[in-house]
Amino acid sequence: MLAKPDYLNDLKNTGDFLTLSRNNEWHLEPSEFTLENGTGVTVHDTGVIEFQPKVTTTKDIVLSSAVHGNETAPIEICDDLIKTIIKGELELNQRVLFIFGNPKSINIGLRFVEENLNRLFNGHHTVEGVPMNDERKRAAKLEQYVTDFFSRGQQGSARYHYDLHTAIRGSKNEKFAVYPYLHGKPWKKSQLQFLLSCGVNTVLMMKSPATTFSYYSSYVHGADSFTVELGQVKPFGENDMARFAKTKQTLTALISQKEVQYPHFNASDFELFAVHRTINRTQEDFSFPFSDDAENFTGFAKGELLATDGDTPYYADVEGEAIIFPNANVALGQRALLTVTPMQVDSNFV
Ligand SMILES: O=C(O)CCC(=O)N[C@@H](CCC(=O)O)C(=O)O
Ligand SMILES: [Zn+2]
Repeated sequence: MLAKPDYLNDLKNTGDFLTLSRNNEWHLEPSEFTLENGTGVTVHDTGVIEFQPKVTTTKDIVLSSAVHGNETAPIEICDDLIKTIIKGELELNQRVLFIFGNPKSINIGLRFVEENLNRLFNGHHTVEGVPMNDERKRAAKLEQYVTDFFSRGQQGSARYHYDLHTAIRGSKNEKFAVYPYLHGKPWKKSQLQFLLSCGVNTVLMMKSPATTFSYYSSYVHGADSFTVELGQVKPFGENDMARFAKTKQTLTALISQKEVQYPHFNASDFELFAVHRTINRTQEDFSFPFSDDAENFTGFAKGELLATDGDTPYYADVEGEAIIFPNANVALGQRALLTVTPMQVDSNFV
């Protein structure tokens, strides 16, 4: 039995786990309690709270936000869901682990404190000769919380992880998801249907391993896992939450219903893209020829300049090569740009 920390009554009354996490940036004493409807609640750490319904469950669901602290809309969605669950207004039928990835970076309103958390998963937090910092320690702990959560699920339960973000730039396709590299396994139409129900009709298929949270859950735990970009970064209070209504409704149904029916798969509902290449920044002197308001999914003509890394120019090598996540300010060695090309549904979808 865990001790009863001072924060417990307040958390039970308000459901405000976000504020509690923000007030305890890197550590929070664990605790547990049970809601009147029988759902067990476990606070594992700051930003990490688990809900275990009394009924038999079939899904183990991780919903993460604030892996980047300034991406506020997903934080607001998860904050609301947590509050409604703790206040007994939403009854769960599935196990859920909510994660606010980096509470300190929420407080400073920045993507990260010292180092981009989403470049530290899948073991990249611990590298010989590289000093640990708070974000590296956090990535290691988050991996452990996810491991423990999935390992305590019912035998045969389906595993899901939706890592919710917003993009720095505007996007021609406002909402889109990144499907982590599956090492040859087929992409799932049922997951695309889930995403569509969230209002996400655009999906990028990665073709190599990554250091991201979603790749980690997919690769290590076999979860259906995605990075989901829900729009453009805005400060708290400036998000038009109506734009996220479908996402919130779909997540609510996922965690509260025994089974959710999505409409039949129709390829023409989607815009799918294959990652064409990744361009890393290797030199201090790295630049793009386009402005900061060039949107994600802007296509370039074959032969047009995409980026310059020191003395190395990168030109579009296929017609319509489109830019995703251009960021010239990333740390040396990190991804400064992804490019994509359209793809069709084929036999590698089940
Ligand atoms: O808009 C941007 O430049 C970045 C938005 C963001 O945080 N995207 C994720 C994508 C992760 C993935 O590739 O699955 C990231 O860069 O970490
Ligand atoms: Zn992000």
